[in-house]
Amino acid sequence: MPSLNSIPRLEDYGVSERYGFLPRELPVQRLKDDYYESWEDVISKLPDLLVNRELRSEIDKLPELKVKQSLLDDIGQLRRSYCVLCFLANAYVWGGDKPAQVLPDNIANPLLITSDKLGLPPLSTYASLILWNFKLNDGEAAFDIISTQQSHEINPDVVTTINTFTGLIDESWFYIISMFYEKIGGVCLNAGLNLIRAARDDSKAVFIEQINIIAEKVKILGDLFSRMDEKTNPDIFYNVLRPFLSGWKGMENEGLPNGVKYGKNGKFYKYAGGSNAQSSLIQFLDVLLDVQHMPVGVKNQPQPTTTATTTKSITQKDNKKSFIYEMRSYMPREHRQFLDHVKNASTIRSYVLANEDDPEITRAYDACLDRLKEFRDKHMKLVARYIINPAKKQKGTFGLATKGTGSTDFLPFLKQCRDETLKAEVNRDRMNINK
Ligand code: HEM
Ligand SMILES: N[C@@H](CC(=O)c1ccccc1NC=O)C(=O)O
Repeated sequence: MPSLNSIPRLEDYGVSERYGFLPRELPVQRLKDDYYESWEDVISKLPDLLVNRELRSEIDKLPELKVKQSLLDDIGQLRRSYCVLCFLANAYVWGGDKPAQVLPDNIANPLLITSDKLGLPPLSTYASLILWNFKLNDGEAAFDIISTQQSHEINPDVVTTINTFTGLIDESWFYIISMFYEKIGGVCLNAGLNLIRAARDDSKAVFIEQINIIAEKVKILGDLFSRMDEKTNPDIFYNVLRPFLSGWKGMENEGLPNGVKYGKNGKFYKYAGGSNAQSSLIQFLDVLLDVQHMPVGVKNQPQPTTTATTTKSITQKDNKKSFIYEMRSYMPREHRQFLDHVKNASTIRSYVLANEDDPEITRAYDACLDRLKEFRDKHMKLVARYIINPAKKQKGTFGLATKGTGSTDFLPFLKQCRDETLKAEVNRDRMNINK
């Protein structure tokens, strides 16, 4: 275990500048051991089975397969089996007139084993839907160009998804756009570590150069939201796809009062559904720049304005109760550990505060936070377009209108996330804008 005060090395956590939090080796598209053929058969027919309402009976017929040691020992195969079982689990629960309260043993048991090994919860997550669910059409070279492009230049045709619930381009596109965030953001990982190093070495020029690189990428990420519209129709997203992305936490009024039972004689669990809040990239930026997220309704303490941190213990305790923090347990274990390490290693905010009389440093830091705040503003517009508007048309049905798939009451939550980003700015703080 590396010392948490050292600067983390990307390769220790399975992440890279080239791919960010996407895997360095491309995702496995089909389990190679024929023993698992029946799983792959069902998932290859998933959209049809769901439309014809045959999915549950098909899954009920599956044999109960063992999780072989060979599966646990091969990370690519292990991730693929997790992805397959997650698709089957969400499809089983949400693929009928009423949600199923019990997952059959033949998927519950292997899912519990594989998810545990990966440090992930046993249902569809950002990892199973986005990080480990893509294939490249033209090889890695075409894919690499993306890191150097502006958002309008990016050609998403270089990527396809491996699996979907619906078989619709609207769904693939939704996942592909997200995975581009991860690809573009990869550059931020290296720049972020350089930034930590620059703060420690007190090298102003490198600090400003690296924080500007991050700010520029965050701007590109903000602009990328507008491309969702090209192939993902808001009504299709809301009415056809989104129900499958839901989890089983906060679903008491949707027919899952106790969550979902894993196996005939298993236990009930409540887990939140898939959400981009589970993306390690955006949380990495928050941790790096020291944006503090509180539970909804809890007002942020003013950020410490000196390097002495008497308020830190209070805010850290509250931080850990926030939804954003909770979502870390929905990330692959290595990525969660990486964020912990970055949190311990980063002295970026202290460096900026120690240089509060240097406008070049404070402005560069605040400008980066401005980009992140604008990113969150643009995201909220997308939420209005893809959830609030279609929900208005459907009033009264399904009751999910104001709940995110992650089970948050999302409007106050997202507004608070955005406001907390601004609160980290040092010049605002000094001008008492936040108080
Ligand atoms: C149609 C597309 C999208 C919709 C409807 C949507 C909706 C939501 C909702 C409702 C939440 C609140 C948490 C929850 O309960 O799930 C959320 C959180 C979040 N979403 Fe999205 N989202 C979309 C696309 C994206 C994309 C492409 C990104 C790219 C990074 C993204 C990034 C985030 C982040 C980082 C959070 C956590 C809150 C924050 O850090 O500000 N979302 N999203
Ligand atoms: N939280 C969103 C869903 C969402 O953002 C999401 C869910 C699963 C996988 C990725 C997601 N974000 C994607 O772009 C919603 O409530 O509709």
